[in-house]
Amino acid sequence: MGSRRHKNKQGAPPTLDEFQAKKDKKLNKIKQKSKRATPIEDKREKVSVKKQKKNHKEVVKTTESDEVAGEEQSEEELSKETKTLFDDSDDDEEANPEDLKDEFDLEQEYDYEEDAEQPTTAMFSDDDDEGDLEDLNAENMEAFSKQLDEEEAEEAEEAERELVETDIMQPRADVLPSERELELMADQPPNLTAVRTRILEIVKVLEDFRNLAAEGRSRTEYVDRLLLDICDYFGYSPFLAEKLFNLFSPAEALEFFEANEIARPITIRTNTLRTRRRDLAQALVNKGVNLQPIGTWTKVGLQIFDSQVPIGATSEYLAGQYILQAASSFLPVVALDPQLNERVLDMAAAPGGKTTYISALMKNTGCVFANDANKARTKSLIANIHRLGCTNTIVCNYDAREFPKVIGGFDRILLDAPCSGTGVIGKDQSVKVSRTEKDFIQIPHLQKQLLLSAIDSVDANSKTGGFIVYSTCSVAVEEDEAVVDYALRKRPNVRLVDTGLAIGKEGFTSFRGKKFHPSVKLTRRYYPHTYNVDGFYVAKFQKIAPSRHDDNQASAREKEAAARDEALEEGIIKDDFAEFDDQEDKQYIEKSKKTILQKKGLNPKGKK
Ligand SMILES: C[S@@+](CC[C@H](N)C(=O)[O-])C[C@H]1O[C@@H](n2cnc3c(N)ncnc32)[C@H](O)[C@@H]1O
Repeated sequence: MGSRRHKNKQGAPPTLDEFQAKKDKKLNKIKQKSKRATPIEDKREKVSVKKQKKNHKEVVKTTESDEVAGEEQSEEELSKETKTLFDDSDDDEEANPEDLKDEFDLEQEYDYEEDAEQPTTAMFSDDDDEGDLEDLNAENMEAFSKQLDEEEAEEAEEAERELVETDIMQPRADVLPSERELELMADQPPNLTAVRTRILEIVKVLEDFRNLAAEGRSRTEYVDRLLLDICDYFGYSPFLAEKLFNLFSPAEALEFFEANEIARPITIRTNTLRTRRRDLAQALVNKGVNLQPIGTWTKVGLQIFDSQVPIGATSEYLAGQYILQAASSFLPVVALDPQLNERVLDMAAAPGGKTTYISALMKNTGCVFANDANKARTKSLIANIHRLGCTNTIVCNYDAREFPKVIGGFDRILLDAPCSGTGVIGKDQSVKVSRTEKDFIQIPHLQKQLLLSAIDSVDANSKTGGFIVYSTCSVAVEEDEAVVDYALRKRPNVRLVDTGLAIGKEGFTSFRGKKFHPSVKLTRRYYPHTYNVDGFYVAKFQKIAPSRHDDNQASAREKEAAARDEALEEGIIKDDFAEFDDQEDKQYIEKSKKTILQKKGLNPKGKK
């Protein structure tokens, strides 16, 4: 657990010395390789290290993106990078170099001697590594690093090949418990250490079933045991364990379950209506806060490592200079990309993390409607809007399915939908057991209705926009791709467009036999084990023509009829649902009118 915690922290970019030491170590390893035959245990270790590396590749890519960038870039690119790392906006005035002379002065950390004489091309030969090291400089570093990585990969592959060959020749022990063992296990509380070992072993078998499975055992037997062990070890309900397991390969599923055991790092978003990130960072550092930029994909996010002051009660916090916000929460707003002077609707806005970001990106121009169906939650929404100084915002309290009847014609709409929360288990462990099959029917149903309503509320003729962003903090396909695919089928006047997000995995275009529209690939998935952010999903639509169902296009009756047809089609209501009999209704209406007048002491017959 400790090592994973460490992995979840973003490290500072390496100094040249650190970088070189790392490369020296790699080089020595390669040299030693030719001098000794690799014993089998050693190979096992290498193979598992290689596998771990492969599994964590994405984490390394993102959580250490600055490091990798630092390693792989030329000196010139590096200095550019360090200059832009804390750039809060494209049109920021030039920073005074003195302002940056703190621990965020990455230029200082990367500061190394120039050697303009060095050739820029790769200059390595297999037989003279020492000489190569001496000649290491910023220009050839990338090629050198690449060569070493290739050699290391080759070495690990060779070790794996040999290991597989050896395993094939040796009889394999069955990692699944025997019937006798199962009987014994049934009477005792689970031995978690043994369960964990078995989880790792089963995953290994499933990853290379042909070579590692015991004779006569089926894949299903291994999967079933693994799911039981996951429930015992991590505390999931069998239903949810299976649902989440099915999203990944067995090894990646394990990574996901493990990542859910820890909360994501604390992150804050700079409120650019009040300050700049570099000023905020400086102020917080002066108070004993240890922080770093979240990553190159955001110019406003800061990750907090530790702090001597409560982050939710500093004077900067009270002055609205930042908001505590999960990094994944920035993504839908970045995808929405609101423009100055637009009319934007945040359909499910409380407590306002995204609303206030939208407002900041619009520099308090135009108008942001911040709606939430839950009146109690609008209190925190209003409080955040005030604290962060958003003056272009109107708060409303409707069931968002009523839009666009309430108001339509928006340039952009964000639907950060209510969801099952399977992406935020690290934060809310109760999700592991509280979610049932019913949730994955009812919640997607609401999400579909909300999304259609969002589509119908956007102005297809908007000069600057016409976009809808749909997001959830769930990784369940029913709440993500399936909802998006439904909307594409029901509203042919929208299409999916690129989210514009620099990170994220492609949405599924098929899942367990279900095929989705090929463009669903444009949507983006986020997982705690790959990007060290909460599990999240983002899709961006563009409305290319008015909907048949837009309020200004169809009368209320037509709309109701269309909604009814849809509900019938989806099996939400039955065809034999009672029709209204207007004649019969008339009698009751008249009777009720009479009663009301009598109660008021008036004569019903005397009133026309
Ligand atoms: C995921 S949260 C929104 C978080 C918010 N966007 C933020 O960034 O702070 C989902 C919200 O949807 C609201 N909600 C649920 N059903 C709704 C509906 N039918 N119409 C509008 N809002 C709804 C909930 O009250 C909840 O505040």
